[in-house]
Amino acid sequence: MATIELANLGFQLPPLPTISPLTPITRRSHVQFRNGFGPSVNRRAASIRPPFLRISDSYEQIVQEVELAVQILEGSEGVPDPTSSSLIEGRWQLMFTTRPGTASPIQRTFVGVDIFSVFQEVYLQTNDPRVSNIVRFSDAIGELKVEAAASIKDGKRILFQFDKAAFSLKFLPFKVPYPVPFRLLGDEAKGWLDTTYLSHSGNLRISRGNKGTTFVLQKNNEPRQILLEAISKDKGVREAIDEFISLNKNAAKGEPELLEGEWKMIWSSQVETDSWLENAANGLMGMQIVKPNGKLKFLADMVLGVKFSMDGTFVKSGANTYDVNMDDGAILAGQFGLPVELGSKFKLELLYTDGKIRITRGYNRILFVHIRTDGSQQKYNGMNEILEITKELSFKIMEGNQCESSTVAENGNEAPDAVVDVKKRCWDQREALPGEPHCVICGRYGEYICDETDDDICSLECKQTLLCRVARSQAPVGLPPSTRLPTADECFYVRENDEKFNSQSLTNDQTELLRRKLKINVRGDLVPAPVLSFNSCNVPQKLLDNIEAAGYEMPTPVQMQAIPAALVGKSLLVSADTGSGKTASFLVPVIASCSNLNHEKFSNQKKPLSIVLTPTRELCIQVEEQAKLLAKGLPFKTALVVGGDPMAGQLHRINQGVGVIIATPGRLIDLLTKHDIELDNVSVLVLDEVDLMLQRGFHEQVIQIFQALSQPQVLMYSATISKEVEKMACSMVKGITVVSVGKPNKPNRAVKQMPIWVESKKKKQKLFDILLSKQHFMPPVVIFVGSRLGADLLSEAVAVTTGIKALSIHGEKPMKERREIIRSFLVGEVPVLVATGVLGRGIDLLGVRQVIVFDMPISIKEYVHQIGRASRLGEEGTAIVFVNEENKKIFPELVDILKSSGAPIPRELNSRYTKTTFPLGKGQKKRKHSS
Ligand SMILES: Nc1ncnc2c1ncn2[C@@H]1O[C@H](COP(=O)(O)OP(=O)(O)OP(=O)(O)O)[C@@H](O)[C@H]1O
Repeated sequence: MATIELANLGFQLPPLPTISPLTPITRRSHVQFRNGFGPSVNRRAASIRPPFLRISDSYEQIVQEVELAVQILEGSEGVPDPTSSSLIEGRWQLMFTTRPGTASPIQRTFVGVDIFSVFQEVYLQTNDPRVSNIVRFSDAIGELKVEAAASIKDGKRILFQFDKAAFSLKFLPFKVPYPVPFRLLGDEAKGWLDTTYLSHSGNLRISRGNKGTTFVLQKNNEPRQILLEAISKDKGVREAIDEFISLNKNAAKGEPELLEGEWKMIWSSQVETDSWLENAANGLMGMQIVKPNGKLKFLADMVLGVKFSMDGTFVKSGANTYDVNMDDGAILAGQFGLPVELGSKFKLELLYTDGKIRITRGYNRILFVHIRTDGSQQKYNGMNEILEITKELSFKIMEGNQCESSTVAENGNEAPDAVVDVKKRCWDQREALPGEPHCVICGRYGEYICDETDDDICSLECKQTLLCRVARSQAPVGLPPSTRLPTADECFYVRENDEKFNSQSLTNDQTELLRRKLKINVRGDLVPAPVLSFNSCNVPQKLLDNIEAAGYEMPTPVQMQAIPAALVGKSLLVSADTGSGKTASFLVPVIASCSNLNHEKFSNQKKPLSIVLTPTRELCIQVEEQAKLLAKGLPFKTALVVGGDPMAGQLHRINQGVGVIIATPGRLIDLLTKHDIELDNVSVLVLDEVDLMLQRGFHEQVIQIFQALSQPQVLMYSATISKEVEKMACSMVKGITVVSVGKPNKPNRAVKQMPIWVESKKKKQKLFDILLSKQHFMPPVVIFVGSRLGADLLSEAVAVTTGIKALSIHGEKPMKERREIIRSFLVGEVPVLVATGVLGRGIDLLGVRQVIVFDMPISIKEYVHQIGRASRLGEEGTAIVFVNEENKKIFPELVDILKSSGAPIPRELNSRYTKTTFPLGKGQKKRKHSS
């Protein structure tokens, strides 16, 4: 049984007699969050608490993260004089505490013990100001309260002296004094506590005590927390739901919508019935997956490896009601499915929803609480976590910068704090009504006028952004500012005149932590820190506007690191998952560079300034489209140089003067050898899909182009970069910086791989079965095959046998036809596209969530790229993969990849793979992947 000492916040009392808790205590991991929830709810709640308070990380990581967050919060603008604010009053719950050197009593005693919660009550605005520390054992037992008389020293310090302690035990009608000789303790009973941050919402407080301890405290009044706590205790849930809904009603805008994603049920008002299947069919267990186009899936684990699934549809029938019809049930075991005759029709009432929690009234008027488990949020599916981390950090840092920079900006005339009643954050402002002024930055109600610009703005936050933009637009376009922009809003990265990197806002530790969090690995000298917003990059304002217009709210991890590194002129070798935004991560620096060069020195010369090489025409077309979008309104053009289009037109465009040439190597060499094109101004060369570009077939052409340039900056990208490719890249370009995001050469985690063992002659029938299955066919679908003829034949067979419209695409078809095929596929006219490798790499097929690998490619790298078409920006997708004896050359790598992704491995593949790894005969090399 554990020994409990009386503990206090910021003040350590000598050891007191021990008490024995009535409930046995199991000491768990050394995690210091005390929030009164059980472990399972803690896990659930982790997804809704600030990311730096996640509890799944290791203890050291958590401590580091919290310390970083504490540092950031302390540097940001909290309530000015916390001790005089009414926001400090009330009962605070201790979430985290540290003490340098010896662990504090709280750490020693209460860490990891679920049944205790530690609180601090602060009541300063009374005749008898007091600060009390409370240890609550449980609702059933009661609490121990140690009280101190308090006085305020200044805006943040509280002086206190403990004077009484007592137990309030639930089973006794009176308080039991706890005998502490406070008088005799003298100075030991005194202490002080500084509040170094108090949030404007009055919900979060950081205090530091006289013994060097840091405390993170939270007011336990957040309705979401109250609801989760009620669910964890299964007590008062209905009341908590009612309160939660009524509190959120006022804040809700418009009609709630059933949001796409995976929703896990954490509470329902009805206990399950005896029938397992009935429970699952009525959504009383497991997950609900809300898909696009009104599709709904219930999924529940039955026993190990066996699942129950039920598919159906939902149709909106009222402001917040849906008609749900679940009619397609099956029991799934691996690749096998056993249909189940079940049906369930009901009205679903959506009582509350946001991106993380949902309350509904469903079948039989049962109340449900679901939480989102896929971490996806409409647009940024799968990237949610990263975005939350970075948003949170960037906002906190921004808040810190804001104080500092605004004061500088205004030359000490008027500190921002002097402006009373101005909303601080943009999202505190309401939407503008018709006819009302709009904020020029965010479009919300433009309640204030910015004195410096006379523009309408909604808040201090937007004012800051506005001033930053104005400062930038007044600087010569694209030229690096000679000093740090005084009004930089989120400027972590500012380019100095001498082009040396200088990261102002992030310390080395913070940079390292951020990289670790975002799984960014960097090798190279003086590599700039990642940026957390596009605004932090010193690129032309027009480019920033275009990025915003493209809907890129925040950079993806690869963009965060590669863009600043490329902007300081580093040559890069970058690997990151398929669909992770690599294209923009090279286009942004390319466009910034063209814009600068065009402005600075080459405005009168009609010579290209940069070249982007990609292996296929389709990819070139796509990259050029994106380049055009991002370079809109900037003073240079792009040229597409690919086979299949007339060369004369391409030459004409180049001769008119272009900033970026986007080309396939073959056609560019053709053009260069036949015509006189001066490449001496080309300062950036991009090799997209670099591993392929440095392979036989392309390698010579690429080197030829590279040698025609005068020491350009080289940016090389792929989702698959092997050691050999890295070696080649390093020998080609000296001093290259290597950046990798996530695990190199592995498939995107968001793609669920479903390998199926199918003999070659049965593949077609299997494909038709899938396409005809309501459950498995998820159009639009790309089917990858190994040959051009195969693509044509299979697309015809699909159309004839299944009646589903299908087209084929491959390198033999004319360019015009290829463009038209992709268009009709992307607009949804044709749900099935059978493709060769031309669509395997780089192509951004938005909306495609399913890929079928009909013919396994000969290299595992191509496989990684092909299945990557099923997911963009981490949105979930599936890849059904046909595999058989013919693919034995890649069995080891395939098994390796399937294993590391947690995908099932077909029995036949497993047994054959194992067979090949038994001790080998003389002269044969041992396989690397023996199991
Ligand atoms: N910061 C961002 N915010 C939102 N969307 C983005 C952002 N960056 C890129 N995108 C979008 O994400 C999608 C995938 O990006 P992209 O095609 O560049 O991925 P990729 O890493 O090059 O993939 P692949 O390896 O398959 O070529 C595109 O639709 C792109 O427009």
